[in-house]
Amino acid sequence: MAQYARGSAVAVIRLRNPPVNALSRAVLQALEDGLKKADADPSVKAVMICGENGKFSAGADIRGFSAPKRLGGALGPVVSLIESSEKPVVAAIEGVALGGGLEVALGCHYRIAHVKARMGLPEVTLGLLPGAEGTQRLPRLIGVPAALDMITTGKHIPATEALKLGLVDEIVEENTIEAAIRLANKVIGQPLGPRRLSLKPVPKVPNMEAFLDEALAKVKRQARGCLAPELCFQAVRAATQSPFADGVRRERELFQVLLSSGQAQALQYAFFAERAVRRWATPGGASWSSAAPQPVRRAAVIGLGTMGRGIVTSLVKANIPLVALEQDLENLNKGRKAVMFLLEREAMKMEGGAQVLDFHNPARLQFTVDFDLLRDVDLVIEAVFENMALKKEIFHKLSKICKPGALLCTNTSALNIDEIASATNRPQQVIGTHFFSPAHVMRLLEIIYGRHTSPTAIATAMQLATALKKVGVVVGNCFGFVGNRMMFPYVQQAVFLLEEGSRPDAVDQALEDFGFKIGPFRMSDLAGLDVGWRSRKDQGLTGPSLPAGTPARQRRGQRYSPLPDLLCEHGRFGQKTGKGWYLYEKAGGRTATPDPWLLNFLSQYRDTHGIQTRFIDQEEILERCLFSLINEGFAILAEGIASGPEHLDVIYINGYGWPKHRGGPMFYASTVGLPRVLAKLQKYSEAHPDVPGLQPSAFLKKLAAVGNPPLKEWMSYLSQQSSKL
Ligand SMILES: CCCCCCCCCCCCC[C@H](O)CC(=O)SCCNC(=O)CCNC(=O)[C@H](O)C(C)(C)COP(=O)(O)OP(=O)(O)OC[C@H]1O[C@@H](n2cnc3c(N)ncnc32)[C@H](O)[C@@H]1OP(=O)(O)O
Repeated sequence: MAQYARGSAVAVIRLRNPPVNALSRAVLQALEDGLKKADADPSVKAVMICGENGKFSAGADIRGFSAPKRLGGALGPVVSLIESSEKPVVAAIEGVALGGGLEVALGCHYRIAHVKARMGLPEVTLGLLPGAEGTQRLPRLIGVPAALDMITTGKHIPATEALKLGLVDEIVEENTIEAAIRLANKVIGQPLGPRRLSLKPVPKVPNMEAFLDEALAKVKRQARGCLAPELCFQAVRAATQSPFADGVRRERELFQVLLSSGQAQALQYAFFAERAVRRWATPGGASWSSAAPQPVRRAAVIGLGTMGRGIVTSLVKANIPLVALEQDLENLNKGRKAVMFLLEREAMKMEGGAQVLDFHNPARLQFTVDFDLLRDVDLVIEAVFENMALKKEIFHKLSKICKPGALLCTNTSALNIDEIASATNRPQQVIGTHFFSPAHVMRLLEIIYGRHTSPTAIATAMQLATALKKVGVVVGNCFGFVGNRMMFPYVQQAVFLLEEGSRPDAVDQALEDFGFKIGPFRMSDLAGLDVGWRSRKDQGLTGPSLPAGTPARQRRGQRYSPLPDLLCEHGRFGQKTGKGWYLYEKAGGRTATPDPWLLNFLSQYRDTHGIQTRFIDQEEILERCLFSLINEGFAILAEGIASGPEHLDVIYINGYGWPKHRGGPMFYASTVGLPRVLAKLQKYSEAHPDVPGLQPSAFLKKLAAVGNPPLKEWMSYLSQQSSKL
């Protein structure tokens, strides 16, 4: 709703729709009614629009876009109505003015913002464009370059920047509403023509066409298959080429194209999925609604390798004082130097820099080799390398040294949390926190509860994720948890495809064309092939513990490809050695080129094992890699390792480079249609009966059999049939 009130000469219209004053049909109707009332009342000389509870508005109600009766074109005409008012209208922007919220403010004749307010047109991040005339008004107000930047990236800008750009007329540190009413009183009677943005010309840029061509090339480069940025660009370009009314018509056409695109649906699903996973629950009944987190006043990180360095940097950026511990002085000094380098770089990106982060202050960041300094910390994150014996030794030590309430976190990508917890006297306080590399950049934090982990421990880890500005996703304990467990069959298929006749660059290209930031072989070269090799040796799949006489391409009765092991035996660990699945310009180089040696090696390998080389098309590459990953996702859901498909999708978007405009693997499966995914898996599984990852999961079969229900209903079928799985 919007509340109308009349003070002296200034009528106040307050947008009201908690929690963010989203513009629903009801809000828009009330806004329109308020404007008409103010217009009709001769004692009203000016109007002020603000939002309830210190927030102007987060824009159109996103849920309305999928409702049968959409928000439609209702917002644009209301913005025009504001602008055409004969009485001055002032927007008082507090909190946020985003999307349609900012478009309402652009219709106003004056804008005044609180210094802490943020503004933006983030529609592009939802697969849309500003559809209430924002693409036409913003360039007229702040110029084409700044408007294009805001509209095609969707970034939120602080009030101080908005003032510099001319987006707002004034910023205030105190009461924005009072300041806006003062301004409204002051401008009564002044001519409104110059304040109506639709009447202004778009400011000229020298050589506009060349500028736009360059901007378009940049937008295309960054969009990676996502439609909205380019259509946002086209709408702004229309503002430079046509009168306002024609530009608005073009904006509406383009908005309609995006609204009905699958990408907008996927991106809006991703928006709500990210929020849904905050409401975590475990099969044991613990949940976000009843568990309270413990405060974390001081933390510790053990191990200053690649992961530890990123985690320390993340904690410092979150303003959490901490102790960073290494096993000896040599590693400590190496780690300290690397952390300082990262922190200096991060500080340069921030306003206030090193002073704000204060990382030279030992009270905030202390480096040590002395375990005793961990006595008082509230939370420890162990980030040593993936070795169960080592981790257990550390956790045993921690349970003796740390204070009773301290939370003990292990940064592991696959190891059993219960086994690690068994080395302590407080398994209820042990939890997995799987960071992704580089840990100070990647948004995902997979939070793994063990059999004994307490609800408080989960709530505290989730709170930590928020403090670190990460997306925490709570999952159960199994080998590889959710992310890596789904990744195993995907990578396995990629390698099998090489055995059968494909090439690393063909597989990578297919998956990068699908939208992945990086294909599996380039990724494996980047991460280092030796990491997986060590793990496979630990699992007895290769190396000296492999029983003599084991068939080369079979393990435990299943198909196995020794190709990655053979590459490691040839010293090909990826980028770090200058060769892996690709050839690099030097050890540590980053430019991958197909390697004739490898192609020859693959051909000899196929001859040795009597494999007939065949051409494998893009469709087969995509289906075998993606559907096997999705199939594992269904198995994970059936086992209760994750409480919904949204969890898997949020993990894949934020940790594994899954293209967000495809909504995550499970959402993607729902768009392909579960019967089709099932049929393809059945086909491939018949062709490769020794690959369990291709055998359709019982849950997928069930969902296909009951008629392919929408994703939000999937979990309800699980409770009805879990006993039969
Ligand atoms: C028939 C068709 C004809 C076509 C004709 C063409 C003309 C069509 C004209 C259409 C008009 C278009 C108008 C406009 O251009 C489009 C838009 O405005 S799209 C929306 C743009 N806004 C955003 O993207 C902002 C999204 N929100 C946020 O970024 C954040 O929520 C926040 C505002 C920064 C606040 O962040 P937090 O404090 O962290 O809080 P949460 O994120 O947890 O949010 C709290 C709660 O609110 C829900 N929510 C937030 N924003 C919206 C929203 N815009 N609509 C609905 N709900 C919203 C959020 O989901 C949380 O709830 P929960 O999910 O936890 O229940």
